[in-house]
Amino acid sequence: MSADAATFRITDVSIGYPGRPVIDRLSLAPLPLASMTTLVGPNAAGKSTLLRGVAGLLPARGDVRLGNLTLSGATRGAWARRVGFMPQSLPAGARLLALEAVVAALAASPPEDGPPLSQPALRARAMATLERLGVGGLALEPLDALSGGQRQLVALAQAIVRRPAALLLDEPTSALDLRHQEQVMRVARDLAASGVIVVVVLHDLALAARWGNHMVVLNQGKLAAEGPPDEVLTPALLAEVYGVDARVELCSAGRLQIMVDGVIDRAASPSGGMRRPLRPC
Ligand SMILES: Nc1ncnc2c1ncn2[C@@H]1O[C@H](COP(=O)(O)OP(=O)(O)OP(=O)(O)O)[C@@H](O)[C@H]1O
Repeated sequence: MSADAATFRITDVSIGYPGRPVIDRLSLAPLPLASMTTLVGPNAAGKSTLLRGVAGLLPARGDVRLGNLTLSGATRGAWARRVGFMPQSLPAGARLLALEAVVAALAASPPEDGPPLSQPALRARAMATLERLGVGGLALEPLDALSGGQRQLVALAQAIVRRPAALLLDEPTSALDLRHQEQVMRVARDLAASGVIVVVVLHDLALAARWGNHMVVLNQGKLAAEGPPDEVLTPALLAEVYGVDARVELCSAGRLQIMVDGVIDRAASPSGGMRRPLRPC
């Protein structure tokens, strides 16, 4: 497949709920093969709504396409095979064992060509995926008995076990300790390096700047900025979008550090806070 054939495109897309439009005619720059995009923005900006719409879980108007496949033209199964989605949380009350949950996700999306995988093959691939995420030891634990972070890792295993061409991760690190955050972001980056188009919702902007090579900032359902993280994350943007007075500094190993000095009183400062250039820490 050529790079162009695998590009993920979101053009003029609107998504919402009955009587509540959220994403309003959003168009993004094409997301290329082997890229890692971080999707950031304040609470209620519409990040999860965008991901769920693009994953085919909410009705979406406009054009969403992965290579030659379009969201509106593909069957639910064909789209789910190509576009993996990890929700913010697994539904509560699931009685399955962790391994069964990953097997079920894989079995629900059989290969397009060739026979369905045998039970042993399904279990072997599911087990290998759990092990890749460092949670092979949880395979025979009921989902109900897992911690929030452990459940998040199983949800990630469900999303990646199908080997999708594009992978949408909704706050995959929100319940994870530092070591597991690092592990998950490394897996996401390795998948991107192997050709997958990865989109990750994150609240931690320093983490987003560190791991993503492209950043999309949503605010109130609209695009506020997109581009390389060190160009996107400016004090002016943080003031406008997050309403905070913040410094953005370039630290060792080229990492961005964001220090919030206060909340902007928007009534007193309608143009939005201080304007400081990027500087070394
Ligand atoms: N099921 C729903 N029905 C109606 N409105 C919803 C529903 N889910 C979300 N919304 C609304 O859509 C808007 C965007 O929510 P969304 O969850 O997409 O934001 P988000 O950027 O992911 O936020 P957060 O960072 O807090 O997770 C919010 O105003 C929210 O109240």
